[in-house]
Amino acid sequence: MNLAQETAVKPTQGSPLLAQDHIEPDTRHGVILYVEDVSVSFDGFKALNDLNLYINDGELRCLIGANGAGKTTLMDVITGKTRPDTGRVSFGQQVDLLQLNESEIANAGIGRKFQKPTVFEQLSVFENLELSLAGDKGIWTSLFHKLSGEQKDRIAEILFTIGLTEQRHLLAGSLSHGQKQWLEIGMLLAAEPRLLLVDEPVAGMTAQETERTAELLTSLAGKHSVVVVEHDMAFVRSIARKVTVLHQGTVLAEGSMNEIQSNPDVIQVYLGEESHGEETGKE
Ligand SMILES: Nc1ncnc2c1ncn2[C@@H]1O[C@H](COP(=O)(O)OP(=O)(O)OP(=O)(O)O)[C@@H](O)[C@H]1O
Repeated sequence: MNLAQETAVKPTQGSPLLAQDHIEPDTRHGVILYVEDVSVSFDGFKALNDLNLYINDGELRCLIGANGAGKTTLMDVITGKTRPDTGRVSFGQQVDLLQLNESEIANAGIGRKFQKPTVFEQLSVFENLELSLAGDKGIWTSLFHKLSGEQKDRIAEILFTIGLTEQRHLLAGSLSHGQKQWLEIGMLLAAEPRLLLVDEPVAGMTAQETERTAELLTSLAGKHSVVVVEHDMAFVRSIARKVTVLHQGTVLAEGSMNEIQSNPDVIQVYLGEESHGEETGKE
């Protein structure tokens, strides 16, 4: 049975949802994202197969699964890049994400961080955040209009959160890989997303950067809901309260890291491949 109500709100045609619309997802049942009975086929191959996933408001969830399990396809469905053949995807109880396009979904409060950092290398850390605050207004408007005190405070707050206050005047291009990843997370935070989807945040990071990223993501939970797709099992163990294991496009298991690691199905199809190591062997 679907947990979400059947009264999903669909935007009326001709009145697209804009950034300033500030959709407030209805999370009275404690759930911010409902993915129900979702299937996606590519040329007859089911990348997602009747998948059900519920993300609680404010939780930090890790999503793991072997290559091809469907993790990226699931993120693509949530963010509107891929339309499912069947199923329901809802932001809170009422916002039907399948009725929105990618930018409307972003504006509704769902931010996505891809694996590779995409910061503006020729601009300073501060300017990158300034641009993100401006949203759709464009680069020239945002760089030449005077920031309000409130906006400056917001940037200072984000710089503190991502640990780049001292680097705020450095060119983004001169940052380390880890610092660029944090800056991009900060750029997403500027839009004040309720739900953040983060794809392999620690790939290519040093041990110290990985540790700092764990602190950053755990500090974001509560105010934001965070879904992290990650192959690094040591990292997952360090941040996860609840882990969802995908296999062949469906949820194989869900629970604490300890529960997942002792689940025979998981051991067989995923962790078992290298149950003696920390890494999953992602190429
Ligand atoms: N556009 C597409 N056309 C055809 N097949 C696709 C397409 N996108 C994904 N697939 C297939 O769907 C399955 C799920 O892919 P997906 O990228 O979602 O897995 P994943 O769990 O993200 O894997 P990885 O960890 O390697 O990124 C794979 O078998 C993949 O080859």
